[in-house]
Amino acid sequence: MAPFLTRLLKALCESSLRILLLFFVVLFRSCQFVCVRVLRAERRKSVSGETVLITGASRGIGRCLALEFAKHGADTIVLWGRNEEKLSSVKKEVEEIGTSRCHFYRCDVGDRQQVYRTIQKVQEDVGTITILVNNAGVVHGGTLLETKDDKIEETLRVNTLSHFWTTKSVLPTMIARRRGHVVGIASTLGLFALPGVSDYVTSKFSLVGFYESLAVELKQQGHRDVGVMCVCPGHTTTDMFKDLTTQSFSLTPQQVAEQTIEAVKTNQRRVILPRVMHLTWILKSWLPGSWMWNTLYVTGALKDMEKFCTKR
Ligand SMILES: NC(=O)C1=CN([C@@H]2O[C@H](COP(=O)(O)OP(=O)(O)OC[C@H]3O[C@@H](n4cnc5c(N)ncnc54)[C@H](OP(=O)(O)O)[C@@H]3O)[C@@H](O)[C@H]2O)C=CC1
Ligand SMILES: CC1=C(/C=C/C(C)=C/C=C/C(C)=C/C=O)C(C)(C)CCC1
Repeated sequence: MAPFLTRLLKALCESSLRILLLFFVVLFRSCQFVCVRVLRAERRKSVSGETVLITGASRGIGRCLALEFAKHGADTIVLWGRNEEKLSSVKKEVEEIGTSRCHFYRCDVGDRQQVYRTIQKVQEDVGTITILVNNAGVVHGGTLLETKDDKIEETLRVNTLSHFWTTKSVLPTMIARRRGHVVGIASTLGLFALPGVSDYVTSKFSLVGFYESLAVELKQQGHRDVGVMCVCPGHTTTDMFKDLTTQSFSLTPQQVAEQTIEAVKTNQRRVILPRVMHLTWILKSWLPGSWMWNTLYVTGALKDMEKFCTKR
């Protein structure tokens, strides 16, 4: 009995110590958040006069980003996508908002040569890109064994590799002109996994790594004038995850667009939306591994994903 009591007492002490530490970490992070907000508010950047290229701008988050950049006075907005009819309709919407010029180009971002060719054309027609928003993405849905090899490759080409090609194309000019911003739309599924979308999750975890690498690389080389930002939104009500019936904590594409532009203006590095999703860091790194699973189970997220996959 005595060894059992000693073990129990030890476990309780360890847990209390962890909870106390957690409390201080949360307190410290909150103070840091407030200070950074106040300091950054003084150094707000404007997007007026910028030339913005948005991939995947024919609908969803990309479309809202285009409209939002127009509202904030961007000089030129370049839309990329594959559906020209939809791109043309977004162009009209952008032009109705304000004074921004708008151009659209058909480009499959999963095709490296097409990306390089189209960027060149944009630079000839429009000029230098000063803000690049890598947003285009696809999801298929299915377990690893169910997902066809070419679908896995497509997901990685569109969701991840395209960011390498577009960024490599615009970065040299941004560095030379000491002005620019590269924004990547990743996902909260770049921070934790849900079942049934392993290729998508892999593509988004890779993006989180890509933007972190890019940021430290530019900092080390002294290119502090080029901003790098990775946005990790949770479930958003667009076509992409429309079969995912999760209602709680869902975002609208409008909210994602607004907060992305606010984050560009305040030069943030990583944006996790909604803010409650920061909890996943705690769930993953501070608490036993099963807590994340239990949260997803209790909130119904696992069941929702199962339904999402069966509808595909
Ligand atoms: N919806 C969600 O819950 C969340 C989405 N995200 C991410 O946000 C981004 C935008 O998603 P969302 O707006 O929801 O999705 P949508 O499905 O509504 O839009 C996807 C966009 O990507 C474009 N696209 C897809 N494949 C290609 C391709 N091969 N080449 C060029 N463009 C392509 C589509 O254009 P077209 O059809 O004209 O080619 C479309 O404009 C994605 O990266 C997604 O992973 C992140 C978190 C949550
Ligand atoms: C983890 C977690 C939740 C579920 C999140 C889900 C279901 C996210 C889906 C994200 C998607 C679909 C991203 C696409 O790119 C809850 C229930 C909010 C509670 C807090 C912790």
